Amino acid sequence: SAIPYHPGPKGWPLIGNALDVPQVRPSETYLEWSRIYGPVVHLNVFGKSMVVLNTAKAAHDLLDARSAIYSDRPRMLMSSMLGMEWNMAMMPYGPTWRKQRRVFHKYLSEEAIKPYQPLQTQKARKLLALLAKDSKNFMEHSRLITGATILELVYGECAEDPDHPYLKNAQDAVVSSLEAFLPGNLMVEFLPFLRYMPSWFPGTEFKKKLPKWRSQMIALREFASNDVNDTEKPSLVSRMLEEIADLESQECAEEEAVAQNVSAIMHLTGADSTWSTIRTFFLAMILYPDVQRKAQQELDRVVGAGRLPASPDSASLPYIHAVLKECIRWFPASSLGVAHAPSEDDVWLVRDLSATVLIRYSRAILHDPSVYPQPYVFNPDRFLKNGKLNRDAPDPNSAAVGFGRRICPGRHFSDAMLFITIASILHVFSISPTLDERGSPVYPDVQLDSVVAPISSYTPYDCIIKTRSRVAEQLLCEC
Ligand code: HEM
Repeated sequence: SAIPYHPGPKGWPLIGNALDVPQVRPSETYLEWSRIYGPVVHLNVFGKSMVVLNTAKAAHDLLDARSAIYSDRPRMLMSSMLGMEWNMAMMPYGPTWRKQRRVFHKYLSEEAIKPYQPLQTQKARKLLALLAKDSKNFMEHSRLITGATILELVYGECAEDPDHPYLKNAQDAVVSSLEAFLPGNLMVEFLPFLRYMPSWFPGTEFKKKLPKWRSQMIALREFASNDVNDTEKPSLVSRMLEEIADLESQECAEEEAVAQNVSAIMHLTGADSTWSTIRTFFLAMILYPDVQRKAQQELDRVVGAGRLPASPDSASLPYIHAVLKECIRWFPASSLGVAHAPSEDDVWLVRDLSATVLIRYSRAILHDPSVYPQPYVFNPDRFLKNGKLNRDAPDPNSAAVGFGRRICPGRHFSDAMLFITIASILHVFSISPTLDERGSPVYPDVQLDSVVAPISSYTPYDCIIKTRSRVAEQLLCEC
């Protein structure tokens, strides 16, 4: 191209930056590049252009302000190889995507999720009961609860057991799709001929995993189709089906397929993304006891000792909201997100962005010291002013859940779930580090940059979870 690209690491002839694209701990490398090359870093992998957007301004200028151009997704071979063309999150921008997106909006908009709050509260209380019985497995319990909530909402299916086949399959499918769709992860996306090479050939490791990945994705949709026929249970699927029941047969069949696809995507995307933020919450409470104390003081003042928090308390608990915002900012669940692509050639800041894969790197955006001073410190006060949520403070949600027309459509649901879960746990329990044999606290050694997948993952750690008081113990009878 006669128009230059944005700056980036110098590559090699033919392969470009293929050897530079990080396979392990991508966050570390992307952060280093953002320091050297600035807000927009260009990479060339076997002749294909990728840019990494490292500031809120760059992401906003392209993905929000020019969303008419940058709302497409890069075409990924994995979509067809896994039979996942029905997956809205990876779908090209166009009428099929728009149809699914409308259904998402109808059932998960800020207004639409209000009737689901009793279910979310009930599940948050179920989590309290599980923590009271067996606090050691707090990670597993919180994963079960986030999965069970979305499962019950979408299919009306009640899961009590972490080995419930619907839950297990969705969890496995999330892990697989993160590996399959992580931007820059699989060489076959840059060198399509690799799919025809024998499995000993370098770069074909994905082939061994394909059969397992494919069967997980098929099962995900089959569960949905089984339930699509079962309109007895109150659920989003049954509501969707009721609403199309009067359509002519062809249109009805089309809408039924949309309901099947949308419900499977809700099931796939809705659980572990939310769970990831709950894990961050536990970590922050272990490391920042003052924050925990302040949050509990607010709960004692507003909710009082005699009952558990409920959704209507939300407006009176600004500190709890600030804790949630800080969890989202401090350790973003989806560091690299889902790549965007331009649907037409474009030049931005006199640099060519035609046919370029765009990755918005939320970790750099949310740890930008010019926007969030002392970014590695967990400090909910950065979102407050005079004891209220500061509407002028930069909202981490904008970077954490995406930009423009592809912004996460499940964000209102997960925000409400996270709010009631965090408030309920803090109201009843105190969370502290475990103690070694000499009685000294053992702080988890969790590196904030050990992000290996779009959903942040980190090594398991322990903590002590105890009821705060006798009164709090009695509240558990309500769970
Ligand atoms: C804390 C929880 C969550 C986080 C951090 C999160 C994050 C994200 C991010 C970063 C994207 C990519 C946005 C972009 O391309 O710019 C996304 C897309 C998406 N999310 Fe979420 N999400 C969460 C919860 C949920 C829930 C609860 C659901 C569904 C019930 C959901 C469904 C989706 C779907 C379907 C897309 C694709 C949208 C499209 O391509 O048009 N997410 N999410």
